[in-house]
Amino acid sequence: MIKRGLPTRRVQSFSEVLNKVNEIVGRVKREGDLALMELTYELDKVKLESLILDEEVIEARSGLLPREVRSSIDLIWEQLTSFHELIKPPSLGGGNRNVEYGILWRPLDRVGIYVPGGKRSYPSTLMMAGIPAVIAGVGEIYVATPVKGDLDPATAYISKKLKVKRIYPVGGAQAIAALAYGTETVQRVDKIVGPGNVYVQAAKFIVSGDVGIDGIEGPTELVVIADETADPKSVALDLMAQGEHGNSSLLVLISNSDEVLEKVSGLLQGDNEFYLVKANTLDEAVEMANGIAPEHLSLYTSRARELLPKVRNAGAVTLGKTPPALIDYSAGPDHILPTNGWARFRGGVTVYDFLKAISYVNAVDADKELAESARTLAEYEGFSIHGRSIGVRYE
Ligand SMILES: NC(=O)c1ccc[n+]([C@@H]2O[C@H](COP(=O)([O-])OP(=O)(O)OC[C@H]3O[C@@H](n4cnc5c(N)ncnc54)[C@H](O)[C@@H]3O)[C@@H](O)[C@H]2O)c1
Ligand SMILES: N[C@H](CO)Cc1c[nH]c[nH+]1
Ligand SMILES: [Zn+2]
Repeated sequence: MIKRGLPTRRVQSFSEVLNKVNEIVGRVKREGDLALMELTYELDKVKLESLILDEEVIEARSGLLPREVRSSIDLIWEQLTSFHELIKPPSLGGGNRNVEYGILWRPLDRVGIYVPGGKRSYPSTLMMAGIPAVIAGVGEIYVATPVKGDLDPATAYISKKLKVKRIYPVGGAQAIAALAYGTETVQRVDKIVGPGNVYVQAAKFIVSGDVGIDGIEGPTELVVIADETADPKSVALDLMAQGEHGNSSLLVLISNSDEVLEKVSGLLQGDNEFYLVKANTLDEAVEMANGIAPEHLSLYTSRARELLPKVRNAGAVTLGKTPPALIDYSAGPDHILPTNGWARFRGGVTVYDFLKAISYVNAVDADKELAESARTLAEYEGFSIHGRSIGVRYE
């Protein structure tokens, strides 16, 4: 369905389902494995025999992966690794006023990766979360994913490459609750990473007081800014591609060319909502996109490089005719990207999501003036013992 003008809201937001998801999370917290079994039956119509996938089954499923898909995964593995290795931060140390200080980047001990699997299978997502986790040096990786029938062979193959500890064949909010609080069978983790539908993201939001989360990565979003140099067929394909994720995808085309808008409008098919918007200039188009803060932004214009510095809010940007779907699979940067406006304050998943910065200080020989300034400010705040604890050492 074509709509004219800017969208005023997301097609579906996690905040609309918080009440329902709260109940699911509470049930898993109270009843553990039993709730997981029952909810998987109620919501997914799957009768689980076990909450852990057997290693022999994973091995056997992995063996079924066609050779060319395995080779593609191996090639993509190297490309994603090269990106996350490039941006992995070094531990840094320095000093001032005889204070030695620095930062140690430490990997998380245990991470849970949610791999969506409601409508489609997402082995690519397992790589997008797992590779930066491995590069960061995460101790243990656990995976939760809804499994209808048998495990996807590509998911099995990638899990083996990542040395995943366990795969739990559970999806939805119940999987997130289990990873957050643990059950008799499911290991509680330090952080949950991964995209999913609004139920999955609502659950991540609810448990985020008790476990780390990577943000909100819900239904896919794409804004394309196209000028008269853009190929209407490619633009239509880019929009329909992200529509493949489901009817909740947010799909917007902004153009300064009436001709591009009309041609793309004539090519769009399927039952997604497509928003078509006229901008007077490309700069105005970028401002509109900044207001939306989309997950994916495509600058399909001959001025892409010039416009890039004006982009303030977007999860990932593709330049010129680069297809956004290349980020989804093999370009290098992650496809786990913020949605629902969260691109205003965070970017996509990177190796940083699996690291924490621990700062350290060695001030045994600190400059007296510096110590004195701390003592003065502590006393000003009324924290006299803080002041004395400093003063007694540097007199
Ligand atoms: N932003 C990103 O980085 C990114 C990346 C990949 C995919 N995605 C998005 O992930 C989503 C995947 O969604 P999906 O549904 O295919 O798989 P999913 O695994 O996210 O969700 C499936 C689970 O949802 C639960 N569920 C379904 N209907 C429910 C209901 N009415 N009440 C309670 N629970 C319910 C079920 O338990 C099911 O197991 C898509 O919207 C896609 O756009 C986003
Ligand atoms: N477009 C999704 C991120 O929004 C990622 C994805 C995975 N597979 C296909 N696409
Ligand atoms: Zn996609």
